[in-house]
Amino acid sequence: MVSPKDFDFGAHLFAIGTKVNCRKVHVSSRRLLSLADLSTQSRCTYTRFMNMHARQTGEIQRPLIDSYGRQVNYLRVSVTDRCDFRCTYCMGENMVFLPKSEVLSFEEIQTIIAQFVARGVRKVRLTGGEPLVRRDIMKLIAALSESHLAQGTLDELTITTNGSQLARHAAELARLGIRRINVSLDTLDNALFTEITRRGRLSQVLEGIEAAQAVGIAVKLNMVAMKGVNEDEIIPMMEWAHARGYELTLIEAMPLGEVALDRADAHLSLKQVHDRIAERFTLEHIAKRTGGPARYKRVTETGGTLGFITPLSHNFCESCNRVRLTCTGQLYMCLGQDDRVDLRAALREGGVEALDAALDRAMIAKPKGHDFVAERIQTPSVVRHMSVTGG
Ligand SMILES: Nc1nc2c(ncn2[C@@H]2O[C@H](COP(=O)(O)OP(=O)(O)OP(=O)(O)O)[C@@H](O)[C@H]2O)c(=O)[nH]1
Ligand SMILES: C[S@@+](CC[C@H](N)C(=O)[O-])C[C@H]1O[C@@H](n2cnc3c(N)ncnc32)[C@H](O)[C@@H]1O
Ligand code: SF4
Ligand code: SF4
Repeated sequence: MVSPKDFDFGAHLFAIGTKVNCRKVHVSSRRLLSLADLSTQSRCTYTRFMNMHARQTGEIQRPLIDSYGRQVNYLRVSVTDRCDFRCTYCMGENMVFLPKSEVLSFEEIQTIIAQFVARGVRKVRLTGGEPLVRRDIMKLIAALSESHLAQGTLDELTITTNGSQLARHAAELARLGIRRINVSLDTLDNALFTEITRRGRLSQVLEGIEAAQAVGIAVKLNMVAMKGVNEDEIIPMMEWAHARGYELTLIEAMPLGEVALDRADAHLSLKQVHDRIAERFTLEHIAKRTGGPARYKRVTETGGTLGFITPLSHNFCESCNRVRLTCTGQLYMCLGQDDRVDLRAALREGGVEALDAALDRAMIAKPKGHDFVAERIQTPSVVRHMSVTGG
């Protein structure tokens, strides 16, 4: 298979040109180190040709490669915008949810995921809103497990959940092949938990986490680090998590939605948090990667793993491998940009072939990175919540 990383652009385009009868491509440089070296126009040409060539000849695999040479192999799917919590950094208190008729059916979600898998996606994460509040969600997970995990076409099927419904689903999730899950937990203090989630019950989430661990599912906790809110709980949370065998990942709050964290003064840099933890603990860099954006450290004293997701202070977009499907079938190519491709319309109007072509368009349109700025109050064309894109 052709690797776009050290791609001989001239020779390959010549080969493509012969096969698809298009010789009009002018290539000024024969040897490229990276597609990023090319102009936007040339990168788009490259992506189109790769895809056109593959469609016509079926000779090469058709991985989803964007115009910066990054391969998309991780799909995040928001299965609902609904949630039983209203976390302050994620939603407004009076969030209005979409009518159910707007939301993709299970069949549509399965068709779209199957197409992504056919194009090389190896990891699918179901998210939301709260994925476990969607009616009959276990039926969808069972179907995906059977079609992809059992067939070896996916390496990982997993969920990110607030944990409220986890206790009753944990055993079934384990039976369906879910090996690890991410659970959001920002505090171990009852009152603060209710303040942050506005309507969650901490005990229910803790029960869910324990139930998952009891059936052999590895748990990673996600903690959004918020200045003046839970920053003093970070070290206690780490010690608590590691003592119980859970990983902990700290997330820098992102300026999305109409929430308090849009204020620059609420932003807490994880670089500072890291340095504060390093005053008391030995943090050893480890090469562990999960396919997600976190970078990990081993904490010598606790023996546990601590992840850092730092979209604002450390830009990891260079190696971005993911796209996000909303529950209404919009494919966002970047968490921090508004560009999207309507996969639902493609599928409903033109079937799988149109869906496949829409994925090609999405690869061309995938932006280089986000434009989050900590100091800026977000004023996008649409105020988008994390629950819409699934985080
Ligand atoms: N800026 C940015 N943030 C991301 C991206 N992916 C995940 N995040 C942030 O990381 C948070 C945690 O994501 P998770 O749902 O736990 O998924 P993950 O980090 O990919 O999970 P792992 O598979 O365990 O690595 C998300 O809610 C986002 O806040 C991304 O592509 N860009
Ligand atoms: C949108 S939630 C959806 C899944 C599930 N309801 C949950 O809370 O885990 C996914 C992740 O996004 C994170 N998140 C939501 N809003 C965020 C924000 N403004 N900045 C950073 N992370 C955010 C949450 O903490 C959670 O870990
Ligand atoms: S972060 Fe998750 S649990 Fe909290 S409101 Fe958003 S979707 Fe719901
Ligand atoms: S911000 Fe956008 S480009 Fe950067 S890692 Fe996230 S999804 Fe990818």
